[in-house]
Amino acid sequence: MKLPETQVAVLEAASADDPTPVEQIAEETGEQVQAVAGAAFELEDEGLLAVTERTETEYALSEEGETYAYDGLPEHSLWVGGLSNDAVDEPIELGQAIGHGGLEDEAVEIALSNFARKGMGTIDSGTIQVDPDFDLEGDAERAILEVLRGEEGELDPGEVDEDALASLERRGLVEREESTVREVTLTDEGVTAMMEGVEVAETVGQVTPELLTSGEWEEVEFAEYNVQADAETVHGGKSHALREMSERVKDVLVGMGFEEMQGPHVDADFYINDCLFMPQDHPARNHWDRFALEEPATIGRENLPPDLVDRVEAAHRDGVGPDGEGYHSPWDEDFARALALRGHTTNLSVRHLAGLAEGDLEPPQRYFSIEKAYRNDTLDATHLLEFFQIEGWVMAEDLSVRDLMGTFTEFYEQFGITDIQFKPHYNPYTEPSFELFGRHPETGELIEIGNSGIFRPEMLEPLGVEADVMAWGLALERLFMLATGAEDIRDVHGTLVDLDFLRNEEVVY
Ligand SMILES: N[C@@H](Cc1ccccc1)C(=O)O
Repeated sequence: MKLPETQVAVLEAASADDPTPVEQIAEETGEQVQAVAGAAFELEDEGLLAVTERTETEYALSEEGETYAYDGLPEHSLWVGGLSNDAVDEPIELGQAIGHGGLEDEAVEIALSNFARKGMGTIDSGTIQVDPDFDLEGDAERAILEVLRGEEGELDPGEVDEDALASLERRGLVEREESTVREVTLTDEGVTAMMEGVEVAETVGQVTPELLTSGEWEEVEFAEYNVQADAETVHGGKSHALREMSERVKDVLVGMGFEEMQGPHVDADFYINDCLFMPQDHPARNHWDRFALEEPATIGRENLPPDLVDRVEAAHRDGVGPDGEGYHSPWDEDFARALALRGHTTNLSVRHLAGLAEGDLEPPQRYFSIEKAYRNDTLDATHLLEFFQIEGWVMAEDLSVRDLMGTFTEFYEQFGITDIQFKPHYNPYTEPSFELFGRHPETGELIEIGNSGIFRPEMLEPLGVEADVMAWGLALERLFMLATGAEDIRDVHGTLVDLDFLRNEEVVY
C-alpha cells in the first residue's frame, strides 16, 4: 500500500494497544500537530486508524493560590497565631492572634471567614479560641495546594478531595483548564496493512491530465504549499501617481465649487498672449522658450472674432477707460494669429471668460483645468519641457488679495500643506500679482509652486467681463513633490522615470 509520507509516519508511531496522543506522535515524527491530526483523520477514513477524543481537565495554582501554597493558608496562620502561650484552651484577643499570625489587609477577612467555615475554633466578641485538636496537616485544601505546588503538580483524579477542590476553585486559588486530547489507535485493518508493508507515495507538485485519467492521483501525495515562502513580486498595472494626484485635485476643486474647462493645446497667440494684455514685444513671445508650430504656422484671419480682436487691439494701443494708457506700440494681427503649443493654460481661462461673457455672464463663477502646458525650459530636478498646470479663476464682485490667499490656503490644506508663502510678482495681465512658494518636506527648501493675481481691467474689459476675476496657475508636479516628498520631478514623468519609485509610491493625501 502506498500512502502519503505523514500518514505512513503516523501509522508507524501508532500502536494497536495503547491510545497515543496526537501531540506525542507529532513530537516523535517531527511533524506539525495539525498535520498529524489531518493525517490521522484521513487514516480513520481509510479504516486504518481509530481516533478518539476525550476531555482532559488540568488544575493549576492561581497567583494567590501559589502564595498560600508556600506561606500557608491565612486561616492556618490565624489558627497558629491564636494558640495561647500559656494555656491552649484559653481564648486570646483576636487582634493579638492576627498580629501573631502575621495577617494583613484582605488576608484578615479571608482568614476569619475560612476559620469559621472549617470549624477551627470559635471567635466571640473580640476574642478567639482555637480548637487545639484541629489537624492542620489533614486539611484537604492544604494537601491540594501542596500537590499543585510540587514539580509534578498533577492531581490524581481518583485521590483528590472533590469538595476541597471545589472550595479552592471558589476561593480563586486553583484554576481549572479543560483541553481536548486526541488519541489514535491502530485498527485491525491498520495492523494488517502494516504487516503487509506500507510505502511512502511520491510527492507531486501539480495535477496533470495523466494523473487524473490514470486515477493515479488517488495514490500520490501532493506537495504542501508553503504560504510563507518568498515569491516573486508581480507588479500589477496601476494608475500613474501623478494621474492619481490630478484626480485628487479635481475632487478638491469640484468640492470647492469649481467647474472644469477644456480647450486646445495648440492655440493662437491671440488667446495665449494678446488677450492677456501681453505686449507683442514681450520677451517671452519671441523667446526661444516658446514652441512655435511649423505647419500650420498661423490660423486664418476668419478664425478670430473681429469684435474681440478690435477691442484687444484697442486695449494694447490705448488701454481701457478714460485714463487708459496701453502700450502705445504697434499691434499686428498677423502676429496674434501665430500658432504655438500653449506655454500656460491661461488661454483656456481667456476663452472661457470671453465665451461665457457673450452669454451674459453673472458672477459668481468658478472654473479650473488641470492640463498640460509646454515650455522650452532647461531640464532639471524641478523643470520639464511640459508640465501640468492647475489653472483656475473665480469671478465675483469686489475680490481682494485676501480672497486669493484664502482660496490657496484652503486648497493646499487639503494636501496637508500649511506653510505657503506669497511673494509680490509681476504679470502683464494681473495687478497685484503673487508667486506662491511651499517648503519641500525633505530638503526644507522653498520651491515655487504657482503664480497668481487679479486680472487687470485691460484684460477683462475687451473680454466683456464686468466683475472682478482672480486667477492662478499652479504646477501639479510641484504640489506632488510637496505632498509626497519626491525630490526630482524627472523620477515621476518624462523619459527618465524611476519605475521603482512609481511602483512603490502610494500616493496618500
Ligand atoms: N499664467 C501664469 C499663471 C497665472 C494664471 C492666471 C493669473 C495669474 C497667473 C503662469 O503660467 O505662470
